[in-house]
Amino acid sequence: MATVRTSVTVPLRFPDGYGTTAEVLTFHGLADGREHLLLALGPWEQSLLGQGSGAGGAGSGAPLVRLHSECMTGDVFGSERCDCGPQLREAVESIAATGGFLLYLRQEGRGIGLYSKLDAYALQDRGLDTYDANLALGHGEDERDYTAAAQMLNTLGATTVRLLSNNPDKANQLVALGISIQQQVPTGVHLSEANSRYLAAKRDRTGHTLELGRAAVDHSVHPAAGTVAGLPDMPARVAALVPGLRARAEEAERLRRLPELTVQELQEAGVFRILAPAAVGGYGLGARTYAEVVRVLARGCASTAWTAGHLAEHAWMLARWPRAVQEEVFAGGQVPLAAATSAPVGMARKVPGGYAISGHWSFASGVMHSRWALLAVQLNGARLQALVPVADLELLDAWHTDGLRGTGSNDLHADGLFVPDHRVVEWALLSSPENPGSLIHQDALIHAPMAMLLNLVAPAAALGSAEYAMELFREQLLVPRQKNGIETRQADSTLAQARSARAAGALAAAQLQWQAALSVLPPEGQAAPALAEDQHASFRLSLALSAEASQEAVRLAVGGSGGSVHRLTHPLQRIQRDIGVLLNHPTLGIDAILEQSGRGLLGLGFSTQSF
Ligand SMILES: Nc1nc2c(ncn2[C@@H]2O[C@H](COP(=O)(O)OP(=O)(O)OP(=O)(O)O)[C@@H](O)[C@H]2O)c(=O)[nH]1
Ligand SMILES: [Zn+2]
Repeated sequence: MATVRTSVTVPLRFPDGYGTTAEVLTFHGLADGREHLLLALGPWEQSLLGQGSGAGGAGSGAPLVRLHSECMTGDVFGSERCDCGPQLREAVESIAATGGFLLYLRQEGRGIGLYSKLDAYALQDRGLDTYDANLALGHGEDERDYTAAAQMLNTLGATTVRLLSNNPDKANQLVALGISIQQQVPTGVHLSEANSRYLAAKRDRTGHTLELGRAAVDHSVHPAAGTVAGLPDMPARVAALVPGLRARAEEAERLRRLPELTVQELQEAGVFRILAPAAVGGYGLGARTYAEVVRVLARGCASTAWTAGHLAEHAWMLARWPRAVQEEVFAGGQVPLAAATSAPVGMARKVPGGYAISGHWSFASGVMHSRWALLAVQLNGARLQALVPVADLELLDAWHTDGLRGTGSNDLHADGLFVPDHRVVEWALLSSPENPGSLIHQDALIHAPMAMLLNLVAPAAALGSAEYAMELFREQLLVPRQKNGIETRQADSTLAQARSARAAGALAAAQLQWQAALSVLPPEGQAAPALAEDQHASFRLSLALSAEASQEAVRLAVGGSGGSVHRLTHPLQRIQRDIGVLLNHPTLGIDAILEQSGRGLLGLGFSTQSF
């Protein structure tokens, strides 16, 4: 039972000149211990007598009551992101006119607090609505509890009220707390350009009684937002980068890393954001789009496709980590660039406050552009993943290869490097559908099996490379040449025609196997349950056969193109080298895939855990 603590008279004057006088009451014994206020306004004592009469009957009925939740930005600073300021102003005048109470409830941000509300605004700027933003922060959509409000009303003897609100939850909670609602009086609609999405979300998500015009229904989404309406067409975006990637492919080989301009263009096109959840500034796109993006990039430069594919995937992986790491790496709307390697697995030792890790890791693709490294380490037989700033590691110039040279997949070395506890996570937890990030994010893909995306990168890059090779081959065949004063084309030779038909057939086979593999994946935006064994077997098999057919198409193209394509400046020889490295990646290791896929399709079960 709450009791009145103080009651003071406060004259009110609003900036527009309207004024009235309030009895401001404070209380002892409020359930949540917060400093809630009750402003008794107008002929409030008289209104208490109207509790027995019907709303439309004699007198003005029961006290008009507004439960106003604190909103510092709206109430104090006049923020236009919400309708709180105008609602407060309107409520005071309406209540003062008929008598009743304004309860000023210290439930900033629907109960999540001021800082969290501002965090939620930041997420809304990236496309989430007001409710999803709360959820993404690990809060409820609306955490308000009106027990203290009911206590205050009871203390004043206002057990029947006319409730000034559009929010059905306020009415429901009050009724459950024993307050009768004689009438629910809607507040005015204070629509502005800045709050239209907010009001539409209140109407659509929590059943607020709001009559909004078309302007509010027509959600205009921030251009970079990852909501369905605002999803960028990523394959089209990266297709625009292809000519530039072709022009710089040789430079990438020479540098043995991606040219800065390429990294910048990938950043600007949002490529690293495609998989990351919307709440951390990603686009939350699915595996199919991701696979297509890698394929299209490879039509320009296989090293770029490979690097971008992995870096985008690692950003998604970081969104599976616990909140502390996410706050660190995604701070300020950045999408982190992180190289990841598990070959070979390093060692970890527990030390106070963290771990000491040692190891020598190879194949850290994209490390030349990364701020972070995700490293596999072992502790008492358990596999862990450690997140380490690249600057803390020794970077060894080891990527001297005949293909995919631009990926700069160099080695990393650490000797007893301290990694704080929060930057180490168990691999089993990270790869589980119930990974820590899955409790934070709504995106369907967050639950996806860890290896699903990884398995797509090499075959996607191989297919895009083969498509580029076929383009080059066709041009080569059709270009007119002068021979002994006669104009001829290679395409006019029947042998060249036959070869080009075989190459086209190989490419078509690669594309069909690719489509077969993708057809196993869930549609965009839907959860990806772990695949049944036979489905997984055919997924891996189709990807591997697609890549083999891509390589065959490239082989046929190179074989029919003459000696000039072996100049280091010619893209075809590079494609041949790149695809050779791709086909040797463990995700395309054909012998193991054939064995395991055979087992899976025969119902014998996989004989390796990691297939
Ligand atoms: N978390 C969060 N809180 C918000 C946001 N916008 C406004 N708020 C808070 O929401 C509360 C305002 O809600 P109310 O004015 O009570 O509105 P309501 O619940 O929609 O109900 P009625 O106005 O009574 O129809 C205040 O605490 C604001 O700080 C937002 O985007 N996120
Ligand atoms: Zn507000």
